[in-house]
Amino acid sequence: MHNGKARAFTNIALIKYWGKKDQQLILPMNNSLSLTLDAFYTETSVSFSKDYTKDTFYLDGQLQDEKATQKVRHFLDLARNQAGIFKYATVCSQNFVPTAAGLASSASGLAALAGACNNALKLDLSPKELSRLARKGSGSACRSIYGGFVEWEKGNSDQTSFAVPIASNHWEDELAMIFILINDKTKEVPSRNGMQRTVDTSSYYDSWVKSADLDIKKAKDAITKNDFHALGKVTESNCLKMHATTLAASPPFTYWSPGSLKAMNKVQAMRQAGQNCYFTMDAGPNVKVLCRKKEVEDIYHELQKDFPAEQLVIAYAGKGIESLEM
Ligand SMILES: O=C(O)C[C@@](O)(CF)CCOP(=O)(O)OP(=O)(O)O
Repeated sequence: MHNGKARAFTNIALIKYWGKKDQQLILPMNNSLSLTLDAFYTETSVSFSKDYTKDTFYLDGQLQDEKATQKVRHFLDLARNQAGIFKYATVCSQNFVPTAAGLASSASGLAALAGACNNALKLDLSPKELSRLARKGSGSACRSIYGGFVEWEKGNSDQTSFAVPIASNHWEDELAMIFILINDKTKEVPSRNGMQRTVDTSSYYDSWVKSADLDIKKAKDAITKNDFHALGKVTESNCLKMHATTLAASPPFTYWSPGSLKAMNKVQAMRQAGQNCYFTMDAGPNVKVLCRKKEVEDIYHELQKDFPAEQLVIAYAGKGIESLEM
């Protein structure tokens, strides 16, 4: 029996990963840049044993069906190949999110699984190699290996595509992110499907890739200068451009719901009224508000005029992956 356990925190992209150059290896079209947070994380344990007759996956104590186990099984195959073993495994993941609002991102889940397999199979991977392995489970997971600001270098092969921490002199500790949980969306297009449809059909896609490469430079420059407004501006602009690509896909789709628009308009109105806040969104209706830690209370209270407290979650910069005792 090989056992291992790890904890990994979710990360929110400020410059988005949105489209693969290689679907099998999960190589992205452009670099992305994220902030690892402290409020949401996944703890995953894995046991490989010759006595198991198939891979099983429990999420928050619930046995998952075939479909929900797909990404996990694919990842276990990668780990088994890397270790040269052929034993089935039992995976138990626990998502720690302040609310069950479907916030559990695949990023923290697959990163924690990568860490657990690294420990269980004694792969002894460096952070860079662990990031590469996590990437093949889910692209954004490769960024959760590190805390703080992280850049996923797109590279051009399995060997050259991995995340690296961005030197920031701990400026991330002065920032905060308030999640506005919007649950009025019916079935969403999963990020994997959404980005593939966009790559394949969106007439805006090529200009997205070009502008994302420029945005990465702007974001890294803002981090170097600790320039909050420059970081906020490029974050909000990059998010809007990413979501614009989905409207030009065929068939078109959007992750925005009425609640999302209400939240985005609120943040822009707050900024016009002099509050320092910017938003970003991912493959879902939730809106994330980037602000400074010293102003988070004021911004939280202003948001409370339009959104109930149970829909608001404050997060701060988080740490990289941690190994845990079984
Ligand atoms: O996180 C970001 O950069 C932006 C997104 O969250 C969406 F807005 C993409 C996440 O994609 P992911 O779930 O990693 O896809 P996979 O590689 O197909 O598993």
